[in-house]
Formats: sequence, structure tokens, C-alpha cells
Amino acid sequence: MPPVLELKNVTKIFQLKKGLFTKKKLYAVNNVSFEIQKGEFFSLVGESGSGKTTISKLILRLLKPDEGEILFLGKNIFKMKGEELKDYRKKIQVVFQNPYTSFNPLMKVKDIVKEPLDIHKIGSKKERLERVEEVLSLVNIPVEFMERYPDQLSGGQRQRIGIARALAVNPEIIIADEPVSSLDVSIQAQIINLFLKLHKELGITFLFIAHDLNLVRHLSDRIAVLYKGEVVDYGKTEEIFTNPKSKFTKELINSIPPIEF
Ligand SMILES: Nc1ncnc2c1ncn2[C@@H]1O[C@H](COP(=O)(O)OP(=O)(O)OP(=O)(O)O)[C@@H](O)[C@H]1O
Repeated sequence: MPPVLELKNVTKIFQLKKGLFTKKKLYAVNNVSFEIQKGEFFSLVGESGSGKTTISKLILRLLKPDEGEILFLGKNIFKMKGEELKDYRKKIQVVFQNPYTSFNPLMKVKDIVKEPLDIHKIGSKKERLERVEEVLSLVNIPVEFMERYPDQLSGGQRQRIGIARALAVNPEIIIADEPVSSLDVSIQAQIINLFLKLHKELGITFLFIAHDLNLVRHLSDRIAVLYKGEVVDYGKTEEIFTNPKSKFTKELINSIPPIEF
């Protein structure tokens, strides 16, 4: 079976204006390669500006690479059209960083979670609502919350709703882009434990994006460390922690105190 997702020598260049008539090339993502196998918890770690969000935008086809390929189950995502592209959009779901801004405040929880099922026309009206109940229970949100609006929820509850929404269409992979960085520290551990549970119990494939290496240590099967757009360390989590190749990864390991769960 091919990897769920594979990046092959992907480069993304932004043209920055330097002066009135001069431009400078910024290699936001530079010759990046990694693969994510089915059922794997894979983390992409790097400091601010290292290219993490650009990579997730490339995977979501919101940007096009200047070089390289991105393959989903062996198929080039930039060659997909029509039904194949719709299917790709269904199979790759995202949990965003900020649960305060990622939902329509006028939509009830049940409609927020149901929306991907509506968009992809999955199931009958009744089946869609049953699926909403099912995924809410997976993220430990009581069923009575279905009638609430986002501003009636705490930050942690909102992020659980975001995760339920991503789960609704039974995706092949979930991209979680810094999903706990806007939450209180006390809530972060709860949400991290939820990701761990979903991965262990349901075998969901994750691409988890974070700036904190120690945060992803207990979650990840494998990690890629990004520095200035390049992958400087890539491999099994414990190998990276015991034998980091790059100076930057060593600094990351030593600079941040381990998180207790
Ligand atoms: N549309 C754009 N135009 C020009 N430069 C951009 C654009 N998007 C990103 N960049 C630059 O590309 C580099 C990588 O940005 P990116 O947002 O991918 O980093 P990041 O690792 O996700 O950072 P953060 O954790 O702060 O979100 C940065 O130097 C950023 O300023």
C-alpha cells in the first residue's frame, strides 16, 4: 500500500519585494520530502516561519509548489480533477489552530459538525444527525451541546467540536495545525490526550503541526523537524530524541522543559 501522503522534493518560493524594482526569493519550503503511512501519527515541528503552514497549504492545494510532487495514496494531488479531487477534499480534513475564529458563530454545533456531510452529500438527513451524535461522543461532548452556538462553549470544547467536524466524514488523514497553541495550558493536555485516544483507538492517521518538540514526543510515531524551510531531522521519535542530527533539533530538545501529562 502506498503512503497516505508523500511529499517528494517539494519547494515553494515566495517573491518578496525588496526595493522599488528589486525582488528577493524566499524559499519558504525548500526541497522537502517525507511520507506518512496509514495509521501513523506524524508530526511536523519547527519554529515560527520555518514553513509549517506553507506545507499544510500545499497539501490542501491552497498553494502550488514551484518544484516537486505531493502524492495522496500514490496519486499526484495537483493532477486531480472532478470527482477525484472532491474525494481527496473529503479524505483530508483539517483541525485549525484557533477554535475561536474557525466556526460560523451563527451556526449551531450540530450544523457545524454536520456541514462536511452536507457538502459531500453523505447519508440521509437522519443518518447525518446520527453521525454527528457518534462523533460528538468520540470527543466527549454531551449530546445536548448539539443545540448550542460556538460562543456558548469554552475554548477546549470548541476545539473538540473542530475535531468532531474533521472526523465526521471518516477521513483518511487529519491535519492538525497547531491545534492546542491558542488554548490554556491546563486544557492543552486534555486535547493532546484526545488526539492520543483517537489515534490509538480508531487508528486515525494524523499530520500534527507544532512548534514544540516536547509536546509531540508522546504522540508521534515519527517526526520531521523543519528549519528555515528545510527538513533537518526526520525519523522515529525516539531516534530523534536520542540521536538528533542537526544543531537546531538539539537546541529544541534542550531548550524546552518536558510537558507532564
Ligand atoms: N503568502 C506569502 N507571501 C510571502 N511570504 C510568505 C507567504 N506565506 C508565508 N510566507 C513566508 O514564508 C515563511 C514560512 O511561513 P509559514 O507561515 O509557512 O511558517 P510557519 O512555520 O507556519 O510559522 P508560524 O508557526 O508562525 O505559523 C515565512 O518567512 C513567511 O513570512
